[in-house]
Amino acid sequence: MRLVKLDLDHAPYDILIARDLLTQVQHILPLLPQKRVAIVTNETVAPLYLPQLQVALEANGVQVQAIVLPDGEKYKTWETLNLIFDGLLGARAERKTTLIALGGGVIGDMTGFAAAVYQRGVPFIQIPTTLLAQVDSSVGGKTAINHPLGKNMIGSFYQPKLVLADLSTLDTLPPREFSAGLAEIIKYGLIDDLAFFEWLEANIDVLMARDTDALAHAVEHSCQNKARIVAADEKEHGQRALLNLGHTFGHAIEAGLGYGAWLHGEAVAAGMVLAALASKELGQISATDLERITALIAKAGLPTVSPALGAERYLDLMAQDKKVDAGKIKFILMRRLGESYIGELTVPVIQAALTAGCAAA
Ligand SMILES: NC(=O)c1ccc[n+]([C@@H]2O[C@H](COP(=O)([O-])OP(=O)(O)OC[C@H]3O[C@@H](n4cnc5c(N)ncnc54)[C@H](O)[C@@H]3O)[C@@H](O)[C@H]2O)c1
Ligand SMILES: O=C(O)C(=O)C[C@@H](O)[C@H](O)[C@H](O)COP(=O)(O)O
Ligand SMILES: [Zn+2]
Repeated sequence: MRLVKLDLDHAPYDILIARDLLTQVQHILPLLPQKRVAIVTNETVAPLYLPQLQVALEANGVQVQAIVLPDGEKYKTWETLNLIFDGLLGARAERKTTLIALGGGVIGDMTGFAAAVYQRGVPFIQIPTTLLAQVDSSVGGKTAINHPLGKNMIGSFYQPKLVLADLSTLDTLPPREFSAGLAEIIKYGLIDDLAFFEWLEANIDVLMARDTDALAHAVEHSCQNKARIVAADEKEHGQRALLNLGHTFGHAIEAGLGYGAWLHGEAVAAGMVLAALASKELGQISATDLERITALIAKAGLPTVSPALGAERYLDLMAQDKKVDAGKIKFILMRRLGESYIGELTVPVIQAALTAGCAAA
């Protein structure tokens, strides 16, 4: 088993990574303040993984309530969040009841938000079952729901007590969802880890074949990078915003097309290409660097061309970004391959990147 620690002063926690972790409830039991949990999952994941977890917990005397939500980014809403509260209140869940998020990033983000506000805060545990959730969303405590006007606009920072990343759950993940997870993995290389980017270039084929060792390394290394950045800036006062590479454009794509049309990872992938194009426009990365970034993203089965929403619509959607400060949109840009920074772009540079990076209208 691989162990990554998130060293937050007020709430350190472990990220455990291995195959067949789901039923190893000995990692969960000592963290429960009361032998009672509510597992929040969805209609796709429940038949695959809920019974094993539930049986293992109940065999250890834990009272288990399951809350099964509809599946999809379009359900990451206030209404669905309320279904969690309906379930918890209906079963008289208490302050010491632990919420367990069993699923991808949508379930993790919504369960974390529910845990942050139910009775003003109850413990929660992340059991991520998508690659994207294992390498990114289950770690770091960002929780949220979407608003029609903007992605993840309503939420809180609220840390889990534990992350259990069972690599065997990835066996059932559809290829498109697997690729979506690779987008966030590639992101870590581009933020500040050229060696990891180069490792990904060399290993993308074995990763796509879901080789166990390569996958375990990619998940562990991604979690180490994310844990390092989050530990230094939990509430995103500064450098944590680097984890938003590709997201300023990407969130505009998700909201602009309607949540769920493109997967989050797909939008981030195309958004990273737009960020690279803007960085090249500024003379900071070369045509060869741009080609390497685009080639890796394409080999990971991800889109490199963004949808033609029109520059005005992109600008309008990006004006809602959470990084906007005094009306100015902040972007994560590339100083060179494997080194990113938080900066601003002029409208002509944004337009040039969109012209080069979007499909013809
Ligand atoms: N909090 C954060 O730091 C953070 C980071 C990155 C992304 N996110 C959020 O995460 C969400 C995207 O997460 P995602 O990519 O996991 O999408 P998702 O949660 O929608 O899961 C993708 C699909 O895979 C299914 N699924 C889950 N596990 C499965 C399995 N093991 N086998 C088969 N199917 C399975 C789901 O039911 C869903 O249909 C977005 O809402 C994004 O904003 C949050
Ligand atoms: O953890 C972070 O910080 C991230 O930015 C990770 C992103 O991959 C994730 O999609 C996050 O939800 C985006 O953050 P947001 O604050 O722009 O919603
Ligand atoms: Zn993301």
